[in-house]
Amino acid sequence: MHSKEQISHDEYQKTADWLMSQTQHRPQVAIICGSGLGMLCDTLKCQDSFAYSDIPGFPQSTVQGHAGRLVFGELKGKTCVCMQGRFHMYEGHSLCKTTFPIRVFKMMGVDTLIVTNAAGSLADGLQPGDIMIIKDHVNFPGLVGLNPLSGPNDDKFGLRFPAMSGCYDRGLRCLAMEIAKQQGVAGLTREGVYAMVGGPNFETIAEARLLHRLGVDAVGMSTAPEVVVATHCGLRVFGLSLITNKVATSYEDGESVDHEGVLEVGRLRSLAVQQLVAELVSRLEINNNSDGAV
Ligand SMILES: O=P(O)(O)O[C@@H]1C[C@H](O)[C@@H](CO)O1
Ligand code: HPA
Repeated sequence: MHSKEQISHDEYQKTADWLMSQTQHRPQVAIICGSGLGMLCDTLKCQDSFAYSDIPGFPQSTVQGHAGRLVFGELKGKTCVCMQGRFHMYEGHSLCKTTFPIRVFKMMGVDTLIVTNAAGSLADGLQPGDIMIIKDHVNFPGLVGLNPLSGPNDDKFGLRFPAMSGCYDRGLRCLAMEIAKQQGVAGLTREGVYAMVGGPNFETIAEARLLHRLGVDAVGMSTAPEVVVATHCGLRVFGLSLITNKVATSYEDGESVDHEGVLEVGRLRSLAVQQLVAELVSRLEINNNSDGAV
């Protein structure tokens, strides 16, 4: 089901053209809100917003805590487009569909993608409520061939064999750590490796132990396909995980996780995430050659 569907260049273009005909905003930055982090959109000024169901070609959000709205607006002097709700593989979307908005954003002239997610911690130094700046990822579905870039390559977007070794921009990671210090949240913020699993079930103890042994710091069910597609088409990427729970790695400790708890931590820590993202956006240097031509 997942890798067969292909989306043509024209289909991405039609959606980009439709959006550009409906809003005067020409976004430089795209932000994807993770579970419980939809309020990141609330900080945008002069908003134009669209329900996903009204946007030609857009998939629909089905997950609680993912409102299903695309919001355009100004944030600290930059024009942004914000996804209040993302698409996950476990919802039954093909990976092309889960990443559909990324190429649309590229065509609209976006230069930088900021991805956020909720994730479970496997690292001793990461507690619920902490912010993990994503240094790298392990794309488990991708390792077994579930990759949004599978199928014929669209050379207008990028190379057949794109490098992923620097997909989380080093300069932006350093800047985010500096901002965290200035905002007094350095103690709650550290870099780490995110792993994407398919979901929708949370991990078994044995799976959690495996991930821990492999050097994974936090685990979630999204993000990697978006980052792969963004990197393929030349977007600069910054990612962060809000740690919403500890992943149980012992049969004795009785840790358990549910989606409501994930959303609750999102609500509690939304302000800190919002402030970090807003300051990062304000200090971004945008490459003005990004005219959306692909
Ligand atoms: O969209 P994200 O990755 O933030 O959502 C996480 C993973 C699952 O979709 C959900 C589990 O609570 O939160
Ligand atoms: O523990 C988790 N596992 C997978 N995805 C998640 N999203 C939030 N927490 C988790």
